[in-house]
Amino acid sequence: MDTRNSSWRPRRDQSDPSRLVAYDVLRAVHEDGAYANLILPQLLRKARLSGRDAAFATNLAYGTLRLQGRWDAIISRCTQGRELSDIDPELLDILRLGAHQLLELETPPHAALYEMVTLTRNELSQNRGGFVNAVLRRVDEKAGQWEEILHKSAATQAEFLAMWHSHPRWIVEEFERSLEANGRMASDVESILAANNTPPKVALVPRDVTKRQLRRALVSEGLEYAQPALMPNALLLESGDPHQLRMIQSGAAGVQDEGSQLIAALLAEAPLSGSDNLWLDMCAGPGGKTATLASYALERGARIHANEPHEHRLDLVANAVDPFADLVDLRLGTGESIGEEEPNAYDRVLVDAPCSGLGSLRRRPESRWNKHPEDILELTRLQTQLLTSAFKALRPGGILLYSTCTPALAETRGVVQAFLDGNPQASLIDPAPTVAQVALRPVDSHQGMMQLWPDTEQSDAMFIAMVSKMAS
Ligand SMILES: C[S@@+](CC[C@H](N)C(=O)[O-])C[C@H]1O[C@@H](n2cnc3c(N)ncnc32)[C@H](O)[C@@H]1O
Repeated sequence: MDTRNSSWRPRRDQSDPSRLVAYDVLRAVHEDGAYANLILPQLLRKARLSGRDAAFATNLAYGTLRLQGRWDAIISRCTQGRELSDIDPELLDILRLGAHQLLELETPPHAALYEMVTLTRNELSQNRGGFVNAVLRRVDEKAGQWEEILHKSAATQAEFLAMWHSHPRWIVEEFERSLEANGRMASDVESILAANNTPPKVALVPRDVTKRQLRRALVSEGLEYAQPALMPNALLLESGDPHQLRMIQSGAAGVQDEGSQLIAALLAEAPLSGSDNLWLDMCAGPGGKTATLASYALERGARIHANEPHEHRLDLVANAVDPFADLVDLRLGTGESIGEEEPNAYDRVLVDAPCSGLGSLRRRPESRWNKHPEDILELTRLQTQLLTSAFKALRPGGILLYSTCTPALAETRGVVQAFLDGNPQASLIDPAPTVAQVALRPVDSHQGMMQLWPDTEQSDAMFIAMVSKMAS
């Protein structure tokens, strides 16, 4: 919906182009359900912004979306009793942008207020500038005190953390439960929430090239890199667009979180006796793990069957595994039927199950606001069916790895424990010894399963359980 008043033309100052782009991103996300990371580059191009202006627009848009919960808690205390739900959504977005500049980017107050009032007058209407000015003045008056104010006003620590670190309350509680069940303290949740508010560095993985070749390509493009936290072959990009590298375009190297790199390495390197020539990737789209697995399969002389039910995602898998096309067979279909169709067929099986994605909130600034607790129950049904089918497809003595990009207990330990209870042929294999061999440092498992976290492993919060099949 275009909320601009078409009959009105600004008689005074122009809106700052970077702030206008950030505003348009927020509007597209909130009004049309757009993904910020897809819409932002289009809007930057349209506004012909680059360099520092583009960086400012990006920071402002992503940062405001990430900290939206904090800004809403603060703004609601500055509206003199007016509920946020009674404020027009486009006006609320301008207030959020203003709060982010005042309290996070440390923009001088006169500049932040002037720019937001100008934006309001130009994009909405002349007379709403006064409201924006009054609310943002009150926000600024208590700059430096808001953390304490919110802390005092919250009934529980979880309520405060949800506001201050800007997460839906139910997600904070999911993380707390998961931390405890994984042998950590519930109070560690604060560092997880803070990590979710810190954009991760882009991790690269060499697949059909060596790490040295990848490093040279980065240097020759003038891209700076840092050393990895978890996987010895990874490189972390400090800044810049990795897709400008020919190696990335061709699939010889890829963009992949270190946790995902670890999962592929774990499945490929877990000790196995007997045959080792046929691997299954049951939920392959868009193909990141398939491609990294393929680099191991190439050394081992193994083939991979990559399954995906959605055609457009299977196309992405085809693209991702292009350098390994000779050893990857693509299969369009649901995972639930593979166990019946191909019992005892595979030496190694990966079930990287569809999940709520609560483990990768740091990647997409708006995603935490679009998740719903009721989705989890439905997902656990599918996850259980996929794990059961995958286990049928595994040969006796083979190894299955079940992973999710969420720490939610129902989708992780809950699914795996219920499966183990109902399948006496399945035995849990602790991933920790193999992780100690393939990763740069050991990662603790708890009761035979492993949960990665963004604060300790600097990876997405991926869950890993490995199961082997005993001969019946
Ligand atoms: C978490 S993603 C997998 C990510 C992928 N392994 C990677 O690293 O790029 C889960 C995938 O499972 C697929 N999926 C959804 N329902 C499925 C089903 N019934 N059987 C198999 N895969 C399914 C989704 O389309 C999605 O591509």
